[in-house]
Amino acid sequence: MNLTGVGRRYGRRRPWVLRGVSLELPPGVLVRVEGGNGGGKSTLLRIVAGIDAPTEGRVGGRPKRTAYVPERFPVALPLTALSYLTHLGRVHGLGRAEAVRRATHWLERFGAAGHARTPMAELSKGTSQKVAVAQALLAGPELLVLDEAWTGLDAAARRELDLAVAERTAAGASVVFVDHDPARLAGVPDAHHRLEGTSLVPAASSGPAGPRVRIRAAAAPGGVLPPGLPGRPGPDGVVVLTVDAARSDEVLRILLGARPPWHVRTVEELP
Ligand SMILES: Nc1ncnc2c1ncn2[C@@H]1O[C@H](COP(=O)(O)OP(=O)(O)OP(=O)(O)O)[C@@H](O)[C@H]1O
Repeated sequence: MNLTGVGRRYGRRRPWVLRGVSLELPPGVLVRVEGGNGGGKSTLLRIVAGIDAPTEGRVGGRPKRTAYVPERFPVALPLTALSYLTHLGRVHGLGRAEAVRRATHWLERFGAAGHARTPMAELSKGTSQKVAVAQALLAGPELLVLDEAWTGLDAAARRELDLAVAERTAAGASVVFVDHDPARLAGVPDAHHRLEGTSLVPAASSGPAGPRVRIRAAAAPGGVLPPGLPGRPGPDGVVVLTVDAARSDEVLRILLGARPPWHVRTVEELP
């Protein structure tokens, strides 16, 4: 999807928050957006997610399955965590049994299965954030927009969200995120942008390039390379992937978790 010449102001006499913002979000790409406090990051993410419309400019090609984790998640809902997630799954077009299965799966992955039957209004801030993230991942979105989604999660859930992001991009989804921690997913994003004034400009990626890892893997018969991985198998079915070391565990899990799984032949840290 793409934004072209997007501007947003909250009222005709109010100042522009965004102006002339253009952004490309190709499939399988992870994009980080940075900016100062009140710089318009949430405004931009709401427009990308389709929760808000631009005052001027165009948004094109937004995929049908779009999911958004807002900075502040509404918790005062008269539903349990599981019934809320199941309801959302139904809204996304899933059958009831499948919606329950996926809701349970994501609650388990984020370590919140024990709260499946807790009313949303009684959830702790951290557990409510796990539900916020679960609702976004539930339907396998083709566009995932994360506004400070890691905030409030415990360390295990933060790792699980890192992995879920890698899985989504590997499945061909576009993922856009804002996070106050400059180390979040360090080395993983394909693009960094920074809001300066009302403009979106390319940002230098955080810090110098880190170590790289070369992974050689061979396809099982009938195996295809999961989408989003940076390589193409040769005629012998072997693929060589050079990735940031910070991303190598995720790439290995994606290769080993593919159906059929890939055979990892060598993993080598590059000088
Ligand atoms: N619904 C709204 N109505 C009026 N003004 C708004 C609205 N949402 C945001 N703003 C204003 O737009 C500007 C940008 O806000 P926004 O929340 O997008 O920035 P941000 O970079 O996400 O901020 P933070 O770092 O504090 O999360 C701010 O001046 C804010 O007050």
